[in-house]
Amino acid sequence: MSVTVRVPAKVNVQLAVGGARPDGFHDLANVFLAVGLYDEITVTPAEELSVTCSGPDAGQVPLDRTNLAARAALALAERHGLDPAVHLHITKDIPVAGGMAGGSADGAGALVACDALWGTHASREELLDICAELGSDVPFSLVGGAALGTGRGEKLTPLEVGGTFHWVFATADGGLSTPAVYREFDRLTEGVGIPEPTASEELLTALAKGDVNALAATLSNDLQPAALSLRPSLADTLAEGRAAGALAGLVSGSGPTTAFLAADAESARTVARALRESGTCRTVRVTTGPAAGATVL
Ligand SMILES: C[C@](O)(CO)[C@H](O)COP(=O)(O)OP(=O)(O)OC[C@H]1O[C@@H](n2ccc(N)nc2=O)[C@H](O)[C@@H]1O
Ligand SMILES: Nc1ncnc2c1ncn2[C@@H]1O[C@H](COP(=O)(O)OP(=O)(O)OP(=O)(O)O)[C@@H](O)[C@H]1O
Repeated sequence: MSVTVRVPAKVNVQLAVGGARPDGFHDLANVFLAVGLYDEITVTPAEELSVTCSGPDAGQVPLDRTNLAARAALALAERHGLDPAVHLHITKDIPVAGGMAGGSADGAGALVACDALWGTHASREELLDICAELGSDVPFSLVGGAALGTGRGEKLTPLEVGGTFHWVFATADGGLSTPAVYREFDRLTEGVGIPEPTASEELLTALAKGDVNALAATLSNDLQPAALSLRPSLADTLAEGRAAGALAGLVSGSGPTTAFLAADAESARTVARALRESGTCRTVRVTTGPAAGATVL
């Protein structure tokens, strides 16, 4: 018997970052939108805990106990006094170290899959607690849709979305380390007063109305200057996507994936073609959001 769970990637439509906290994290106003690129996690009873991964980026995924899927299985087993003897297989389609919460998706997916396999019937609250222990983005991977994340991003308030948005994602060669991007944010903002991070009312209204033009006008990412500082070539990708008719382009989370919001499906295809031909990125994906959170298949 095995259980497979499908989990979406995310883009941050707003990422407002506050000053560094004493614990090293940053307070955020993080408006997450789940998008239709998915990893699948299959859990099967086995002699001992093991992880395998398939997909184009599989070689970059750790297969030891640092893998977020393995850490999720261990955390649930420990809380319920169970033996975490399972095989976890990750079918990876979300870019690795791309700022789209791929590892977080695998953590949330493994948790839901193990809960179903073991019949632990953990409450939603317990699952969200374990997710928050695993990482700041992991609770959102579980819930999907759209949500405002406060604290370090783990305290979620679901958001209404009044339509479907068309997105183009351009991946870059090599990843960016999330801690390194936050450190660069600290360096670039040293000596500058950083306001309390707050969600933009205009952006929340645009999401609720499904108004793509208003959303494009309000997209923002405070980590973008840091990601561009560490990877200046991303500016070329952003320029190409905008020139091809994207309503807006920004770095996704900590990068280096860039995200482009298009007026409709046809415009998204045009932007994708131009990005592919530009030679400024590695791969190009077209998809929509919002997408459902972790789902047992
Ligand atoms: C950039 C985002 O993807 C936007 O959604 C997230 O803020 C990152 O979330 P994540 O990858 O789940 O991050 P975690 O695994 O919790 O933390 C990794 C590292 O990122 C930095 N970090 C993360 C979240 C946060 N609010 N402040 C931080 O400074 C810290 O250096 C931390 O040690
Ligand atoms: N299941 C996993 N899949 C991918 N990376 C993992 C996984 N578990 C642990 N990692 C480690 O986490 C690092 C970041 O990978 P991930 O794909 O989660 O980045 P990301 O999408 O930039 O994350 P985020 O958007 O949450 O900051 C990888 O370089 C890898 O070492």
